[in-house]
Parts: sequence; C-alpha cells; structure tokens
Amino acid sequence: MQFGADHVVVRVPATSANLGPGFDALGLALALYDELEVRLVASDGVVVDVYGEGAGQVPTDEEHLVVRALRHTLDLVGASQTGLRMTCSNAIPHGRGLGSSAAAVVAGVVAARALLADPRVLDSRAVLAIATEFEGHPDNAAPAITGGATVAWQEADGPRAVGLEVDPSIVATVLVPDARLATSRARAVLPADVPHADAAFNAGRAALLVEALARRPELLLAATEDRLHQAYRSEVMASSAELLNALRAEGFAATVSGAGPTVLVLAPDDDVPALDRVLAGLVDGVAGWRALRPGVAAEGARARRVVSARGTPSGTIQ
Ligand SMILES: Nc1ncnc2c1ncn2[C@@H]1O[C@H](COP(=O)(O)OP(=O)(O)OP(=O)(O)O)[C@@H](O)[C@H]1O
Ligand SMILES: N[C@@H](CCO)C(=O)O
Repeated sequence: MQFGADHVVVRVPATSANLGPGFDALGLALALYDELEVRLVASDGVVVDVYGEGAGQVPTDEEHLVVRALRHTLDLVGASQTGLRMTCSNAIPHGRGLGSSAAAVVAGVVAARALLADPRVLDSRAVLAIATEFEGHPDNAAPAITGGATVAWQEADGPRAVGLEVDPSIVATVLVPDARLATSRARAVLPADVPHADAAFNAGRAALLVEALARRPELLLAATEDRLHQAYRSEVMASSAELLNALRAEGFAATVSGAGPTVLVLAPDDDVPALDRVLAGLVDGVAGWRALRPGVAAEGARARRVVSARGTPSGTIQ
C-alpha cells in the first residue's frame, strides 16, 4: 500500500455516550473539536507537540494514543511505517466523559486513511471496527465518525452504527468538573449482573429516547432515566450524582455524560432560559465546574489532505 499524501489535517468532535439508558449504545457528537496535523518525515520515529487539553500530560512518543491508532491502521492495511511529525490542538477535556480517547483513536485512524494513496480501502465501518478495538465499545466512536446521534451495536463480525434524528430544537449543555475520572475506574464499579426488571426498564427508556430525540423533546426527562450504570457510579462521582439529581428534580433531562463525571443536560430551546436560572444557582461561580453549550456536531471526523510542494493530491475525506 502506497502513500498518496504526506500532510493531512484532521478534526474530530467530542461525544457524549449513553445519554442515560443507552449504555454502550447511544451517543451524540458535540461541536467541541480536537484538531491535528500529521506529516510524513524522512527521519525515524515520531515528534509530537500537544497544545490545549492534555498538553504536558499525554505521552509525546510512540505511546501517544493518536500515534498508536495511526500506526495500527497502517499495519492493518499493509502500509509501511514511517517517521511522523504531529501537532495536536485539543479542545476535548480528558477523562471527563466527553469521548476524548475515542476522538484520539478516530483521529489516528482517519489520519492514516487520508495518507493512503487509496483511502477507499477503509470505509466508515472499518474505521468504526478499528476504533472499537481500542475503545472496547463503539458508542463514542460511532458519533465521532459520523456526527449527530447514533446507536451502535456489535455483530459477530464487528460493530455497526446508524444515525438517529435529532430535533433541531434540542440544546445540549455539558457541566464539566475539573476532576477527572478514568473510564476504566467508572466501569470497574459496575456489577456483572443486573436485575431483569432494570434491564427491561432501560430497554423501554432507550427506545423512548430515540423518539424523544427525533420529535418529542418534551419526553426527554422520562426517556433519559437509567438503572444500569448511573446509580452504581455515584460512589466514584458523588458531586456529579448530586448535580444530576438536582437538575432532574427541577424537570431537566440530565444524565452522566459517557463514563462521567461530566453531566449532560438535553433541553428543548424553549426551556433553556429556565435551565439557565437553575444552573445559575447550582453551577455558576461554583469552583471546579464549568458549563459549556457546544451544540450538536452534525459532521463527524474529517481529514483534509494538504497540497504539498510536490503536488500531493488534496481533498476532504469523510
Ligand atoms: N487527544 C489525546 N491525545 C492523547 N491521548 C489522549 C487524548 N485524549 C485522550 N487521551 C488518553 O485517554 C485518556 C482518557 O480516556 P478515558 O477513556 O479515561 O476518558 P474519556 O475518553 O475522556 O471519557 P469517556 O470515554 O467517558 O467519554 C487520557 O487520560 C489520555 O491518556
Ligand atoms: N459506554 C461507556 C462510555 C465511556 O467510554 C461507559 O459508560 O463506560
């Protein structure tokens, strides 16, 4: 497999997984982006510069998650390994439940694809499969790849995802704490088995959520109830659980975003002034929390080939 470009620019959105009852299945892309540039260089190894989120914290060598995903993808398609120079400008907070690791993995895979002479060797199903291999579950990777809301599931031969409608009146607000929580820790507190009644409860709410997102935002509060993960996780994110319960008691559809500790609130735009009044009392000015309203990202990961002096082909690859 030959390279067809020596310089690509990639942008990947944040994502909020689960959306309450859709544990490991539902996800929503948010317009908060990590951007990176990758260049092929003649020297061996990799040089990584990181700005923004993760700067000074993530590895800047072959262990960098984007580099690992990129190199793994090159190996899978039989491309030769090469020296890399990468610059990352990150806006997605790490370890907060906003899909930073999925964004990094998807960025690596789509960067590798865009570098290839024939990017069509990897379609979006293949990108999802590779990202899911790294993540262990496809719910963040799917919306990071396609944008919008998605439901993802596992087949015997790999993960699949389809897009879901999102009523344009729905506003997503994320309440992001300074404190981090690794997804691995938030998964470790989950029980191996759950009561049948709770599984049935979540199946009904997840189905209802598909309809609430598409055209019945007034049902979001009922549709985002969950019994499979959030209550179990409250022991490792007590402040988030308290905030979530306070918002739900006021009638707002608050959920843990991904594995937390960020809290996601989905509200019809008519309810936003009332939400803001409640947030003013709960979060504004409270040390250790910030509120963001990034909007739903309609587009997922994009990689753009940059024309080089040698006349490398250009174009955007979705
Ligand atoms: N842009 C990035 N570059 C390099 N490493 C990253 C990047 N983003 C995330 N990581 C790695 O992934 C870790 C965070 O992953 P983790 O799965 O714990 O949380 P998350 O993906 O932010 O949240 P969630 O999966 O709940 O949405 C970081 O501590 C870092 O090691
Ligand atoms: N579904 C995952 C999302 C975080 O990666 C979880 O809740 O653990």
